[in-house]
Amino acid sequence: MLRTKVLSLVARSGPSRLMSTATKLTTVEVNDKTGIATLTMCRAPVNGLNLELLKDLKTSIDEIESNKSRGLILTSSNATIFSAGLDIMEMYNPEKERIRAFWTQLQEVWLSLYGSSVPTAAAINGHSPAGGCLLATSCEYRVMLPKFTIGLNETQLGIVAPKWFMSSFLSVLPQRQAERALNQGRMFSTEEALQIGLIDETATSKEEAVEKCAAFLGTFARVNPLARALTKQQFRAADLQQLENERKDDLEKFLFFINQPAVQKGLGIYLEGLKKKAKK
Ligand SMILES: CCCCCCCCCC/C=C\CC(=O)SCCNC(=O)CCNC(=O)[C@H](O)C(C)(C)COP(=O)(O)OP(=O)(O)OC[C@H]1O[C@@H](n2cnc3c(N)ncnc32)[C@H](O)[C@@H]1OP(=O)(O)O
Repeated sequence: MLRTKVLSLVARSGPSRLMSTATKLTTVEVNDKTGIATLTMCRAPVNGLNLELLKDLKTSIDEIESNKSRGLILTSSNATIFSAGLDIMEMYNPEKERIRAFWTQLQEVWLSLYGSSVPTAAAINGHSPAGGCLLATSCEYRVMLPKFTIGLNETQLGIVAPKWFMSSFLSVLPQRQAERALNQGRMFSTEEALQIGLIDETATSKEEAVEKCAAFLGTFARVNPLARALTKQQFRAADLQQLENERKDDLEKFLFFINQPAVQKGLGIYLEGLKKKAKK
């Protein structure tokens, strides 16, 4: 695939520039006035995080980081789904080399988003289960539209959220609530998420959500950027370092777990249920 790390200007609309690294599954639009970059996931039908979307996410995050944007807003081009989480097809009957690359890329995305020196916010304009919730909770602020759901539902699928998923969740929720929600595999409605503190605000449209995210990011306008970035880094350093130290181990654990016949069987049943539901 043709991909260059050099930032290129491919279109202009209003005060925003659409930047691209020739990726297809994400777009990055920078508001010329505010310097805030909006990173949009656009993999049909549900923004399932497969290897390619993860690669594009990583490229876009790096691009925003190196372009010294004033902030990053993560959102989706889908009107009802922020991200359906990991693409289960990547984990079901996996191909040996591809699943290694897939998990390694997910680690990369988390390290860059959770550890980003740029302030981050998520405009959650749709459902956000599992990996979708991981992305949202890796950001510093969340604004969500009503009538959607968010949460780490892994136990409902018979899988286990790794430690670093928990780190993001725990950076938002108190331990007692995080532990209970994870054990239950609980999905929260927008209203419940607001009440528990899993999201910070609600909005009635995607535009309003993006505006509220931009307003949050604007609160850093008068703060020294280096002091802010180093402060954020100190809060997150232990979590980031833990995964850095255990990356190989984490990959091997994932591969061992996912290849268990019982886990494969469970994923197969879950997928079948999703497909049946989609046909109705
Ligand atoms: C000790 C430590 C060991 C460590 C071990 C680690 C183990 C692994 C950890 C993995 C961590 C994270 C896991 C995940 O992220 S798993 C994914 C979880 N996601 C979900 O459960 C969401 C499932 N999807 C839905 O609930 C709904 O689709 C939706 C997102 C609410 C959207 O609903 P909708 O009605 O608008 O769309 P729907 O008709 O359901 O779907 C359209 C098509 O998309 C397919 N699809 C949906 N979600 C996924 C998915 N996550 N992966 C792949 N495919 C998905 C669905 O099947 C439909 O397909 P089709 O049109 O029938 O072909």
